[in-house]
Amino acid sequence: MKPVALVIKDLCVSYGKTAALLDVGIEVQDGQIVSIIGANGAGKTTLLNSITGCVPIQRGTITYNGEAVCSKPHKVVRQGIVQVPEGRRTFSGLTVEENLMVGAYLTKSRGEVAGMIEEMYVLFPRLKERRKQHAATLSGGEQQMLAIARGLMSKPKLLLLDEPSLGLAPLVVDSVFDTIRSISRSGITVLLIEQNAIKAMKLSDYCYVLKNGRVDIQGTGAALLANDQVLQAYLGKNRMEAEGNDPTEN
Ligand SMILES: Nc1ncnc2c1ncn2[C@@H]1O[C@H](COP(=O)(O)OP(=O)(O)OP(=O)(O)O)[C@@H](O)[C@H]1O
Repeated sequence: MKPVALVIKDLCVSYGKTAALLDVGIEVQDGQIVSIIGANGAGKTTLLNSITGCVPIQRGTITYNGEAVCSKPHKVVRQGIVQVPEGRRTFSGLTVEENLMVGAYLTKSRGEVAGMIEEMYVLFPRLKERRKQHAATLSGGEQQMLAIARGLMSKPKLLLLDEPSLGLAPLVVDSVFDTIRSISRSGITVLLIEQNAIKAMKLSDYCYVLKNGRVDIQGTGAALLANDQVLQAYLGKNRMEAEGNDPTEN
């Protein structure tokens, strides 16, 4: 078993009187893809934001490779943790290449930055084709790719992805998931928030289902996919439908 890299214990986060996370415990092993799934308002984004210091935590601990995670977002990046927020955020007035350069702000050497950009173009060939275009002129899927690529330019060891497939067409969603698989194979650990629970279960080594701010159920992606009760309770689907063999579609 690989070492546990990220350990979250007894995490509680509130917004005023609204409790968003209650005694949440999460572990992510080095090299894994771990997904956080759950209904709207379950606390998924709050969880990612609390790891990167974007929301203050009331109680609990977050450690990465045995060290407390800094509560300041810019310091968290230096610990090797990078968050790609929801919403395909890019600098719309900058070109694709300029967006990538901004992501490389931790790297001083021009030659190294150029080499990293070339690596991104191998992973995201469509970005190479559009490298001189302003981000505003990209499609939704291309903007999502650019947001992820910009995050990778900070050389993360742990990449936090918040709903990378949100609002994308099904074929584009598949290519985003393929990209996440490639990122994982390159040795980067991935913590993913995803509304598309079935795809997340198929992709992930391990999944946590949040419900009303608590971890309600957890298990390997394969175990959750094989559990009809889980599929019915959380997705309103049986196993056949979840596997894409929905008899009602014929
Ligand atoms: N800035 C905020 N101020 C007040 N309440 C908030 C704030 N952000 C989130 N909440 C509340 O905290 C709870 C958890 O929200 P969060 O955004 O983490 O859920 P989520 O699972 O990511 O939802 P979604 O899938 O809809 O993005 C919800 O009840 C939400 O209304």
